Formats: sequence, C-alpha cells, structure tokens
Amino acid sequence: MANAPVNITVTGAAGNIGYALLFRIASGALLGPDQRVNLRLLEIPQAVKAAEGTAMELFDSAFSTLGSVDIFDDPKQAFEGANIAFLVGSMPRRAGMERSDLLSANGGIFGPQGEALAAGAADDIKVLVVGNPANTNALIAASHAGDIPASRFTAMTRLDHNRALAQLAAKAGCHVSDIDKVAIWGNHSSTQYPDLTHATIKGEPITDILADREWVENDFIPTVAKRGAAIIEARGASSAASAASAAIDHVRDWCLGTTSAWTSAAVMSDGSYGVPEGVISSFPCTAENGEWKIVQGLEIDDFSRAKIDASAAELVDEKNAVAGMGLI
Ligand SMILES: NC(=O)c1ccc[n+]([C@@H]2O[C@H](COP(=O)([O-])OP(=O)(O)OC[C@H]3O[C@@H](n4cnc5c(N)ncnc54)[C@H](O)[C@@H]3O)[C@@H](O)[C@H]2O)c1
Ligand SMILES: O=C(O)C[C@H](O)C(=O)O
Repeated sequence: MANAPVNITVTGAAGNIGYALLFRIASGALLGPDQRVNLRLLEIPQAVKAAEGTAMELFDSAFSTLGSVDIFDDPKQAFEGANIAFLVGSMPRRAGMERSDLLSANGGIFGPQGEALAAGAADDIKVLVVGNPANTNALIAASHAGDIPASRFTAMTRLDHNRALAQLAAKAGCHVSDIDKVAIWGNHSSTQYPDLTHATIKGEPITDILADREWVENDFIPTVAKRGAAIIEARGASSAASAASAAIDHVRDWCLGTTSAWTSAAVMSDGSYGVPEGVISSFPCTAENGEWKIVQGLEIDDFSRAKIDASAAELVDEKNAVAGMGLI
C-alpha cells in the first residue's frame, strides 16, 4: 500500500459501540481498501482485558487493511501520533434519562483527553465525539486542547441525519439514496431540529410531504428526535451498530469528502444562522479537503427559526452548566 498507515485511536474500545466500530475501521470501510490503519485502543484499566479479547478477534480476522492494534489505559499514550480519534468511551444513558443527565458523569472524561490529544496527536488530528452528551463533551475536549484548532473537534449527529433519511424514505416510498438536503440542527438531544424544508427526492422538492404539517411536526420530528430513547426502550441498551455506522459515515466524509449535496455534522459554531459562537452545534454541512463547511445562504422560515433557537439555547445552557462545574 502506497500511503503511510493512518493512526486511529478509539476510546471505549471494549464497549458496545467500540465492538461494532473497530471491525469496520479495520476492514477498510472508513478509509478504503488501499489505506492501512493502525488501531490504538483506549480503555479504563478494568476493561483492558476485554479490549485484549477484541484485539485477538481483530488479529484473527486477517484484514488486509489492518496494520497494528495496541491497547492503552493511559490517554497520553493512546493519542500519541493519532491522526483520527473516535471519543466513544463514556457511560450510556438508561431508560428515563435525558442525555444531558450524563453531563456530570461523563464530562470529566473529556478535559484530560483534550489535553492528551494536544500533547501528542499528529498535526492533522480529526476528533469525533460520540460519547454523550456529545456536543458539550466535544466542547470540553476542544477547550482543553491547546493549539489544536477548534474546527478539529466535532460531535456526532450523523446518526440523527441517517434516522431522518430512513423516516423520510419510508414515508415517500423511495430509497434513502434518492434523498438529499436533509439537515439536523442543534444538539444531539430531544431538542434537535430534523429539517426537511430544503429536502429533495431525486432532485425534486418534497412539496406534498412538507404540506402534511401533521406528519412533519407530530410524527417525523419527534420520531427522529426521540429515536435514541425508543431504541433503549426496545433493546434495553443504547444504539450501538447504527451509532458505529454513523461514526464511520461522519469520519469517512470528513477525510474523503461528501458525495451528497450535504450531510449533518456538529461543528464549532461561527455564528452562522444565529447559533451563538462557541457552542458545538449541528448544521447542514459539506466536507472538502479534510474541512467541514457549513452550508450557507439557506432561507430559514419562522417554524425553523424557533426550533433552531430552542436547541441552540439548550447548548448554551449546557455550556454554562459545565463552566459552572469547572470543566471548561
Ligand atoms: N452521538 C450519538 O449519536 C451516540 C449514539 C449512541 C451512543 N452514544 C453514546 O456513546 C457512548 C458509548 O456507548 P456504548 O453503548 O459503547 O457504551 P458501553 O457502556 O457499552 O461502552 C462504553 C465503554 O467506555 C469505556 N470507558 C468509560 N470511561 C472511559 C474512559 N475514561 N476512557 C476510555 N474508555 C472509557 C467503558 O469501560 C466501556 O467499555 C455513550 O455515552 C452513549 O450514550 C452516542
Ligand atoms: O439516545 C441515547 O442515549 C444513545 C444515542 O445518543 C442515540 O441517539 O441512540
């Protein structure tokens, strides 16, 4: 293989998402069949043995795209030389909890990881935070990451985006690949705004579907926004394989470029669309040359304005809460 191997750190490697994610990265689903990857797994000491079991299975899979697998319980060692970091390791919510209930349990994980990334990651490091509450955990990591540009810290709303595509495809009787220009705005929480205003199917606007306000407002939006809770209720555990798949989609698009007109990613707000600067919010985005760009120039109607503002206000509240805890 012509290119140098890419070093990829995955935290929470022995967890449910980790188990689904690692084999897809190792098999070439992230960076393609011609790019070798070195995996660096980070776990807490109690879970290192389980991570060793996963590493044995990775070894046994004899993937042509897998270089090495190393296991660490020290973030500084795990992030040394990392080009890509998936920050998954953290506690999932249980039935009846909101993701923000995890702020105090999980927030403390991300400051030290931001510092460890700053200490040793490669200059081109790209970070995706999956652990909840993902947007604010990404903000915590970014705020401890010294010279690493804030644009390298992102949080995952691609699962919400994919859920929105699936719901719209089912309603319209089309394939998900026929759909474009769906957007998730705001927080990966129940205040998120899955927005169909600009959506197209095979390039055509979805005028009839948008006119069905009962379906858009009382079915589509709450179904997407509360899908995580519905999965927890059904499985007894939070989404794992679909989350891992969305994490692959997010980082693949970031590294290799988006192929659809746009997708959704939570990135540091630059004030676009009135979302306050300094929170990590989901926007409709494209990726090119390894950089996310927020899609500009969209008309925002009154309904969308209120939804975007409500989720942005929750992000500001979460930011203030973690500032109050001394985490940023
Ligand atoms: N953003 C999203 O769309 C999305 C989707 C699904 C799940 N999640 C979140 O992802 C996180 C992980 O979910 P899961 O189902 O894999 O949970 P899990 O409990 O199965 O696994 C979590 C793993 O993280 C490890 N861990 C805990 N603290 C750590 C630390 N400081 N460093 C390294 N590893 C650590 C644990 O030992 C465990 O192995 C949860 O917070 C969950 O809510 C986010
Ligand atoms: O909902 C959760 O707590 C897990 C995850 O964020 C999801 O959206 O499935």
